[in-house]
Amino acid sequence: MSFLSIDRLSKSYRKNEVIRDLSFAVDRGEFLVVFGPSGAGKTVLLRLIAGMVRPDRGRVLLGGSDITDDNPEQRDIAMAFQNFALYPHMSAFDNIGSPLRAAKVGEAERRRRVEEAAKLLRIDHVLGHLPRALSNGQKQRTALARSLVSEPSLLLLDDPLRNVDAKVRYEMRLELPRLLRARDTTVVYVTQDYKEAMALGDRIAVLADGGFQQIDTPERVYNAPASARIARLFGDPPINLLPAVRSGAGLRVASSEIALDGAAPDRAECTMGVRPEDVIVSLEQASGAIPVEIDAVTPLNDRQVMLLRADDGTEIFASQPQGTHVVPGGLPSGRERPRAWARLDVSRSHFFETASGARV
Ligand SMILES: Nc1ncnc2c1ncn2[C@@H]1O[C@H](COP(=O)(O)OP(=O)(O)OP(=O)(O)O)[C@@H](O)[C@H]1O
Repeated sequence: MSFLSIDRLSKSYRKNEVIRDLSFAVDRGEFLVVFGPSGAGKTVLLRLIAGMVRPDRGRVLLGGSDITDDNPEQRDIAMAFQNFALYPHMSAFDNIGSPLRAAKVGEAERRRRVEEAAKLLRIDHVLGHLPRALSNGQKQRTALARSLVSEPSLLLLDDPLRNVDAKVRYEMRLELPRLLRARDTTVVYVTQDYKEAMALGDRIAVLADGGFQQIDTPERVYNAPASARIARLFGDPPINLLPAVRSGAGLRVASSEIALDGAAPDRAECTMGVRPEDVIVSLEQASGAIPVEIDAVTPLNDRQVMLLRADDGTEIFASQPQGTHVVPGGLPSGRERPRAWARLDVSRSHFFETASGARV
């Protein structure tokens, strides 16, 4: 049964309709990630759920009760903000423990919970420091720890790892879900980072244009994006979106003929989406491959990312795993660009309507 239900919620600021007729439900213990570009309304949505902002229309239900008209403090919800909001005169320890103090939790239990959260978030060595002596990443983790200790039934987290360095962020991505699952906490987690969304979410809700464009498992959002726009938000380098025209039994893409093995879109024109890892580059000519020049090569972890340019100017990104690098030492110096052939893996491609971008 759903624990948090949002029913036809709308919120405008002047003429700017930030959230439009939005409905969704989150199960108890579920980790829902709200992902979307900057300005999409992610923070406004969390504030609506927390009760810090009142909706123009619609309802918020928690555990079956309508809490739309409840004040924030009446709701069993904790929220960690992007901009930390710590008490400046209190140590990190007291900041983290403040909700427990307010709830009259005894000192020994308070210390236990604060230390547990601080250890998990790797700030146990700075518990005695005032906020001004903490780095931004430590402030952010202090605010996160404060939201964790009160063990609310619903936790709203607004991009809590934004200022955290890469190593700690990586560790948090692994450990946060484990911790929260152990407590059966229901989480709505906002991020602009698609990798974080994929690592943390049981489901990802993609917010854009006032509404959710897709709510699905990370695997489905990546492998079956509902639109070209969503496909482009997930992946680095981003998916190639190539205009395609039906030509006989195949497709014409970047002025070349590509054979279709069954996965044919039933329209004369569409946009073909091919992820860089599904572009196979070879220095040998191959039938059905697009002749290209290799314009740029850059390493990305153990992969090699290439920017290819077809004869008609179409740019295509390719990403090859280690061991299959086409130009192992990078590009030769000088203006000469190596000729190569790019084969698009049609069986793994996505097709979208040209005008609307909707998946076909
Ligand atoms: N109090 C307010 N008054 C007027 N406009 C507001 C207010 N709060 C938010 N907005 C507008 O609502 C829109 C969405 O803002 P919001 O902060 O929710 O975006 P976001 O998706 O969280 O972005 P980011 O990822 O950059 O934090 C923006 O256009 C913003 O200017």
